[in-house]
Amino acid sequence: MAEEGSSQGPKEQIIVDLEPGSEWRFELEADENIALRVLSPDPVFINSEELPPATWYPIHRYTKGALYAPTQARVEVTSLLASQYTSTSTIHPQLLNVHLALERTRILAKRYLYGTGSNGADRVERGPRVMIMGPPSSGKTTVVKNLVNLALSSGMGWTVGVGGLDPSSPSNLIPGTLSLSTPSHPIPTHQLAHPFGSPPTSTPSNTLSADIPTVGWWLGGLEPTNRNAEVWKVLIERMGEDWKKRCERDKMALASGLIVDTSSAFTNPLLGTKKDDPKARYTLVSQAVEAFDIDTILVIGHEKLHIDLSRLPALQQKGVGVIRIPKSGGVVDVDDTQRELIQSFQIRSYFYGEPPLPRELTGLLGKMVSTDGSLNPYSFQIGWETLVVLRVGEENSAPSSALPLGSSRTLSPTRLTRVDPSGPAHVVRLLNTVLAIVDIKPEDRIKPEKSPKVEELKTEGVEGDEVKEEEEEEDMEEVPFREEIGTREVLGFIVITAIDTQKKKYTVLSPSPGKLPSTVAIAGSIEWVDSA
Ligand SMILES: Nc1ncnc2c1ncn2[C@@H]1O[C@H](COP(=O)(O)OP(=O)(O)OP(=O)(O)O)[C@@H](O)[C@H]1O
Repeated sequence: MAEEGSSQGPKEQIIVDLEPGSEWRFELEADENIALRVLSPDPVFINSEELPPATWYPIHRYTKGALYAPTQARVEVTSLLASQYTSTSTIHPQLLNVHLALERTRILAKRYLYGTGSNGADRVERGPRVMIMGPPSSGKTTVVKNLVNLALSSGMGWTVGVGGLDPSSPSNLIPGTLSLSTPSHPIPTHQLAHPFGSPPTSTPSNTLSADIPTVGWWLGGLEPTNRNAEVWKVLIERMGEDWKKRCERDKMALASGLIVDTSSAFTNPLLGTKKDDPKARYTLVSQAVEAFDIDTILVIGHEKLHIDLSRLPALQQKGVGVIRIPKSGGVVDVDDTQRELIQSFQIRSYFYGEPPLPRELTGLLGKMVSTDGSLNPYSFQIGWETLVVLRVGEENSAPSSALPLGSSRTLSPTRLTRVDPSGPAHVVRLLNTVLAIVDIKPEDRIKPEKSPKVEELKTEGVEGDEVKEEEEEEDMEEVPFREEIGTREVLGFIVITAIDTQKKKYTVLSPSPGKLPSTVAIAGSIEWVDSA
């Protein structure tokens, strides 16, 4: 039980006492910024990162989370919170059990890979590959973060891979992105923008969390849907390929393993099911398992999902273990407004860096944890002709209902469409749009073909003129690049903050000054207006 708010002296010291094995849970409101300081000798953890002893640890507004004390602990808090309580119900022991099992696999894999252990029949050739699944607000991201931090705190030098397959809830880039990162030190919990740490592109290079190498792929939407299922599939395959290559050249990454956070859409059995295989269930799950060679799925709470997945032939054939862990009683239901807020924060942090230390915390006496600094984003104008904006996938092509009666077309599901800003509708759609910059190599350019503009157009009993009319659709414009560029790893992000239709120029915001690494950008449905 915690003794809260006991005032001692004129400074009004607020103390939280934690019983062994209990959690202190907090939800910070819009005007609440706090700092915590451990006063007792034993360690206290936040998402399995040990709080440095006798040092202020700032936590920014809106953050929700919990401190965990394995033994009796005393923590000082700078202010009393509207929403906070202690609980002795915690899933930490279960997480620790999972961690120990993963750690064993890592150690055996390391022995095998470095030739220091037995090569018997039961040899372990690589580290664990775990995927976390659960419904919305079940604590998936929190479980991933805890398991990663437990591994990185073990002193074994692991560089665990973190797969972000949840483009809606923050991975560590911009919403709409899938990511792979390899942190090598425990990830802090100071604010809600980057639960998996800050990627190097968005923090100055001298800061603590700047060395989390991260690669991203752009879905351009917040979740997998039936409409973007094909693009999703290609992205997952590319990510899997990237991880495989990384493991081939880095034995430590192979031994450390991979922990994957997933979108709650993964729990929908029918999503991604194709017409040619209508009986397939949990297609998104099997795709990810295949791409990353997942060996264990952790299901949070959800009994039916656990049973469904345990019986799924695709997983049984691969010998994937499906384990259920309880949902923490502390997980907060995040509503749509909160989600939008988190997403907006995350985009802001990409351009402006981490928020500065709140004013009320700057005058605290004593040592303060050093946090990441801010960035100076750069705004500039670029001509419509210079910045080529593309869209990827079927959902951007003209609807089939717009085709002449009786006709059908077969388009590649990952086809590229150039956005023509001169059309008024396009200008409106582009304003405030986040764009992913992609690298273009000389071999990616293709010579424009005169005709046909549509890759393949099957018509039955339709007059040529009608077909021609359809070909003149604005969206059908030929793109002079190989389709593959639309699903490749991204170089960074910019946002269109203004459009000058007279001068035919975009005003864009970039995280750093200097020339854009490429002038080919992919648009999605992610928009951002700086409201801070
Ligand atoms: N034990 C806890 N005590 C207090 N807050 C918690 C606890 N566990 C998780 N939370 C908070 O609950 C919220 C939801 O958790 P989390 O983001 O991990 O869930 P999720 O399943 O990944 O959500 P999403 O639906 O976005 O995929 C987060 O703000 C997280 O910090």
